[in-house]
Amino acid sequence: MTAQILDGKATAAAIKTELTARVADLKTKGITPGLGTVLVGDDPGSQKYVAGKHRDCAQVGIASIQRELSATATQEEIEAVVRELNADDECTGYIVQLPLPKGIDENRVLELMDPDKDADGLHPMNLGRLVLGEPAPLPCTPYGIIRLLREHGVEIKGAEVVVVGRGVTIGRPMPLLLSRRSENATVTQCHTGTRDLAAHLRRADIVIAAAGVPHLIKPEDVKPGAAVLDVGVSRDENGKIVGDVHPGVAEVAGWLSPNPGGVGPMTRAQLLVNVVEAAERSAATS
Ligand SMILES: Nc1nc(=O)c2c([nH]1)NC[C@@H]1CN(c3ccc(C(=O)N[C@@H](CCC(=O)O)C(=O)O)cc3)C=[N+]21
Repeated sequence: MTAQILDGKATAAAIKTELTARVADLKTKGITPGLGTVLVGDDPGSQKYVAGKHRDCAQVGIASIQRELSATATQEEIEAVVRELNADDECTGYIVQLPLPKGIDENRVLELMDPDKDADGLHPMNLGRLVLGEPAPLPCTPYGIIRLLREHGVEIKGAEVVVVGRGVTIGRPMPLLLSRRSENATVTQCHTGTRDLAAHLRRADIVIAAAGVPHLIKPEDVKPGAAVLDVGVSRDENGKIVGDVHPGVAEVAGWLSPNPGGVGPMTRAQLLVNVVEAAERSAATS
C-alpha cells in the first residue's frame, strides 16, 4: 500500500485562484488589500519564506509592504515599525516573521500589533476569539491543515487525532480548531512530556506531526490507512528539508502530506485568506 498524497501545492493554487477573484471584487469597491511583513535579521530560511509570501501576493493582486531590520535591531526599533504598520492604511494585514532575534521580547511585539491587522492569527486577542468561537483570523498552518484534509475528503468528524507538539504557531492552536463543532474531532495532544508516544500514535486516524524532530513518526507506530501530516521543517547538513515523518510511513499511511509541497504552501495560502477576509470585513463596516 502506498499513501495517497495530500497535495498542498495544488490545493493552495486553487485557493489562490479563488482569492484572485475576491481581490478583484474588493478593488471595484476601492479597497486594495496589502500584506506587510516585518523581517528582522538575515536568516536565509526566513528571507526565503518572506520572499515567497510576497510572490504569492503578486499572484493574487495583493499589494506588498516589506520592512527589514538588521539582526542588531532593538526592541524599540522593532516596536516602532509595528506602530507604523498599525497606522498605515495601505497595510490591511501584516506578519512579524518569527523567531525574532535573542533578547527581543516576542510577546510584547505581538501584543502591540493591531489585532484587526493580524494576518497570522497569533495576537492574544485573536487566540482568545478562537477560544470563544468568535470570528477571527485563524492561525495559518492549523487552518491550512484542516482545509487540506477537507479538500481530499479525509473525514475529520469523529476522528481520533493526535497532535504532536505544543508550539504557539501550530501545536497549541491546532486542537482548538479540531475540537470546534464544525470539525468535531477528538484530539490528543502529545509533547516531550508524553510517556508513551507510540501508544497514542497507533490509535490515531489522523497524525499531525509538528514537533520539529526529524523522522520522529516511524512506520511501525502508524495505524494502517491513517492520514499523516508532516509539519516539521528541520534541515540536514546540505540545507535540505527533513520532516518529522519517516519516509517509510508512506507504505503504511492512507494519506500523507509531502514535505515540501504539503503544509507549507497551505500555510502561505491561508495567510492570503486572512488578509483578504480582513479587507472584506473592513469593506462591510465602512
Ligand atoms: N510570523 C510567522 N508566521 C509564519 O507563518 C511563519 C513564521 N513566522 N516563521 C517561520 C515559519 C515557517 N513558515 C513556512 C511557510 C511556508 C513554507 C513553504 O511554503 N515551504 C515550501 C518549501 C520551501 C523550501 O523548499 O524551502 C513547501 O513546503 O513546499 C515553509 C515554512 C511560516 N512561518
